[in-house]
Amino acid sequence: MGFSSLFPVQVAVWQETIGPGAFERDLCINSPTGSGKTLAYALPIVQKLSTRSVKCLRALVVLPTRDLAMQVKEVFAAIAPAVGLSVGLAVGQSSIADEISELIKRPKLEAGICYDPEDVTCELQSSVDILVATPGRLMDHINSTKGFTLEHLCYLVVDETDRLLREAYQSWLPTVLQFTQSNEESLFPLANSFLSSTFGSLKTIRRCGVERGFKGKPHPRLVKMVLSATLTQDPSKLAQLNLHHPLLMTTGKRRYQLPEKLESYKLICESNLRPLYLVALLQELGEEKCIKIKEYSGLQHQSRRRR
Ligand SMILES: Nc1ncnc2c1ncn2[C@@H]1O[C@H](COP(=O)(O)OP(=O)(O)OP(=O)(O)O)[C@@H](O)[C@H]1O
Repeated sequence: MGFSSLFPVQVAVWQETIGPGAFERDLCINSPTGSGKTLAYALPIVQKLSTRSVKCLRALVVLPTRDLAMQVKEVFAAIAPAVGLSVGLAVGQSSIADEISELIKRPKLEAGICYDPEDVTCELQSSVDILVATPGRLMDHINSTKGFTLEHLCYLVVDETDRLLREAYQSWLPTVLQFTQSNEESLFPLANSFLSSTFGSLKTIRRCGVERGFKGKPHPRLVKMVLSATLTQDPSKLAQLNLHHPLLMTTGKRRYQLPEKLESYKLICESNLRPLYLVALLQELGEEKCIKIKEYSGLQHQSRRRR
């Protein structure tokens, strides 16, 4: 990527996630816009998954908009292939059929035999190790894509957490949490029906043979990283994420401090003239690689980026 050093949030998250005591707690990262949060979580995830031996969906990054998801995918795509990891995108940019063919590997069949999508005996595998998604398309895949499973997920990143928690987006969060919780039934249906008939509700079987290992511990858990430039500290909202001993990491002296190299423009205008002012501003900026526009309305805010 051509970066010569890491930004402070990237150093802080790396230290927390790599080495002794790594990922023992879920992380809540509150760091200003443009401070480099994407690479802060992408680096440790890619590092951790680099030793994986079987391809399956192990990291899921959820963002509220297609543009943001595409930018995050680019960051992963810049670093993941070097260690043999594949990154997928589920944002509704292409048709669901095209997306499915990108995300799910079709079985290799002998010449002359056709793949039957209705064949339940046919084992489907993920083509990607890391998926960057918006909630709507994620839900489409969870609900209807054959072979799409979250059962091997090790890392869940909720980027722009405030926005994602503010809007329900088809209840994506409870659904993801439900599908990533230890669900022995789906893995060992016969063993469990035998056990429940023998021992009633006693359930002590843990996952085995599934590569969701977490530091070699027998009871792997899903690690969560939640990020925002304005991370809510409202316990009732954060509770939805079901965080495990969350560690709050904040960078920047002030909550809304801008990074040194980021220039900030403020334009006050009539709301109906906003598009015109925006066009004028963009023209003035000419070749600038990226701008961010923040619209404030009461306590809510939105962040947009444009390349
Ligand atoms: N270590 C680094 N060295 C130089 N530039 C970097 C570094 N890390 C990230 N960047 C660049 O800084 C910019 C901001 O990074 P990024 O988009 O990850 O910030 P962010 O904190 O996620 O912002 P937002 O809150 O808007 O999502 C990007 O253009 C990225 O390429």
